[in-house]
Amino acid sequence: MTACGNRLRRINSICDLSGANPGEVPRQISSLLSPSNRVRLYFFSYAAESRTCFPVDSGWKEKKRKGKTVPMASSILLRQLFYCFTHFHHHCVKRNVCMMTKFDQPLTFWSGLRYMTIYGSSGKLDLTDMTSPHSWYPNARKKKRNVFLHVGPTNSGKTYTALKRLEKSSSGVYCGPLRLLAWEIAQRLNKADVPCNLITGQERDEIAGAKHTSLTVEMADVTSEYQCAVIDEIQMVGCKTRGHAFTRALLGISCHELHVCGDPAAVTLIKRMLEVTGDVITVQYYERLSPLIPLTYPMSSSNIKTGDCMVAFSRHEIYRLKKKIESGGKHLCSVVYGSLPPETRTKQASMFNDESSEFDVLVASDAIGMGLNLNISRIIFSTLQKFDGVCTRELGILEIKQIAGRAGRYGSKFPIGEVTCLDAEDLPVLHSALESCSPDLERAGLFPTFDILSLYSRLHSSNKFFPVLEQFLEKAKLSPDYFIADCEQMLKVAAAVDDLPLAFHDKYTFCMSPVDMDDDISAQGLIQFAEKYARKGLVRLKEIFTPGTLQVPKSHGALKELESVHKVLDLYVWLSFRMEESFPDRELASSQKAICSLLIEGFLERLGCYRRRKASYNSTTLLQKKHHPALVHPKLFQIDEGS
Ligand SMILES: Nc1ncnc2c1ncn2[C@@H]1O[C@H](COP(=O)(O)OP(=O)(O)OP(=O)(O)O)[C@@H](O)[C@H]1O
Repeated sequence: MTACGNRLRRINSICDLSGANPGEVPRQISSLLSPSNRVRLYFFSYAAESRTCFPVDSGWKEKKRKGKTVPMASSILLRQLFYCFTHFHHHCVKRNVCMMTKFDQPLTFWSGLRYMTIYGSSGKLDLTDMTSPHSWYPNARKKKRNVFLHVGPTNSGKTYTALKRLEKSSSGVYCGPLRLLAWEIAQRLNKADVPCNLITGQERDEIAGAKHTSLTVEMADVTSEYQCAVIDEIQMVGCKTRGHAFTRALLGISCHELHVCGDPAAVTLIKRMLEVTGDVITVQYYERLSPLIPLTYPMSSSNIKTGDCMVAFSRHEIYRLKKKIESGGKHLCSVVYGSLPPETRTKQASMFNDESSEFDVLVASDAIGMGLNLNISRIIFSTLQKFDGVCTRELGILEIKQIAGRAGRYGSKFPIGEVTCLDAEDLPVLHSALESCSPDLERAGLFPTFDILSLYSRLHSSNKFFPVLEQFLEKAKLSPDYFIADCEQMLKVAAAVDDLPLAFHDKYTFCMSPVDMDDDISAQGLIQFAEKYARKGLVRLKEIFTPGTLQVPKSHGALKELESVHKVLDLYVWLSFRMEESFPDRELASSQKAICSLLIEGFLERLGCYRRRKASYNSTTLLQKKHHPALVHPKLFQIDEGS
């Protein structure tokens, strides 16, 4: 340990954590910590190769040598060596303990240990105190960030301006709410000769030499440094389920320039959230680039014309409207809704945008509100009510504006947008929503990190995720600017996996996975993955999906099943990025996912075409010959042995 040399003499003892499982680490050190036994913990990583050690808090430099990543200490890092954890009061400390681990140890568990250090210094540990989330991100707090809030209606050029800054920066990150947006931005930067990686829960596309990354907001890295960062659609900070990921990115990304784009409704809240950070905030307001005209008359499905988009909020309603419009014999409809695979949504959107395609009308859910480039002339709301999983409710002003704003895209074939409803009775509500300012967001989402929950579970001697999370949520203390994320889905997963012999960390991973537990097939898939993993530590895809074939669905029921199968495969891929060795069949799952998307597209194509012309299925016909429907319970579906 040459790098810290003599200074380590101050250390009373060293605890080597290099072989420890991250989930086990807190237990290893918890014996050191009690109000009377006040220790100061130093956190170091060592690189055996160069016999060098680094303070974990200050990070390290990496250098590529002969294709290998070699850690390098800089003099700055060495100077910082004993300045980590400055929140310690010297007079409190009785013993200095050095916590060592390997250079490549995941960083995630270190932050959890900080809570232990607070415990050591104050004699009190209240993990449920979440009143200062800005302090969870020491890297970002070391900086005085220049935060630019780009706010205005949809289609006002906010993202365009922020992306121009990102393109010009020496390093940067784009955080978006959807995979489709992350793909689009990565593509755009790469086309502009700015090498850009793509990272989402289910994809890692690393480009040689890239200093830029486009990602979905949940994947934001709060340990790296960037010159510039962009967070898009920031009004989602108020989303019940995903708001906490936006909060984390907003408070946690360490950068010189942070560009935040979204609706003006978020401005006051964001200013309050950032008040305590010392960041410098500049607000830039934007006007819509092209007009949006609310029509004074309703539309019927017989008056539909090319470029129209009919909006509905259930799958059933979307297909009913599609059928009705197509039965007039004048139009074919593309469809876009949330549970379609993202690839299929993109394909449907491109067919609609493509003037040479016969699919000239779109029937869509609010999934069009963000992320897809659509050439829409008129938005027609079939209803202004939506079932949100619990009850049917009126759409909010922000939701109406976001969806309506998709009509008339700047620079597109329809630069002037119009918006109306099917039902004349809905028109006053529509007009009033479009004329009103969106009400200010009051609170942002927040969710405890794994480290907090893990320590909480240890302090309560429980390995069960459900009671730990439930108790934590009950006791959590928040400032008035925050709310705790809706954990219903997580609790459902927890209830399903809690009795399995799994480490707390594994249960957490399954609970954080993007599974829809209200969908039977998806829930079944998750349970099977968790059971196999608990039993053998290895989950082969072929064990779960018996060899066989897939085929183009022949009914709406079969289509829904195939959408669910796609979700299960997507879940496998997601898990494979977090438990690589235990879920080794990522490639197979990805190729099966691609087949699912093609088969779904085949169904949609056939559904539209059969009235108009003899369908030409191209690639789908081929797939149809190779794959047959074979959804078997409890096996979810069958895959071709040779695939
Ligand atoms: N200055 C500009 N020059 C050329 N095209 C522009 C310019 N500003 C915006 N655009 C284009 O206008 C469209 C809308 O811009 P942008 O996506 O930035 O809007 P936005 O305000 O972020 O809207 P949304 O919330 O709907 O994403 C995009 O297609 C964008 O490329």
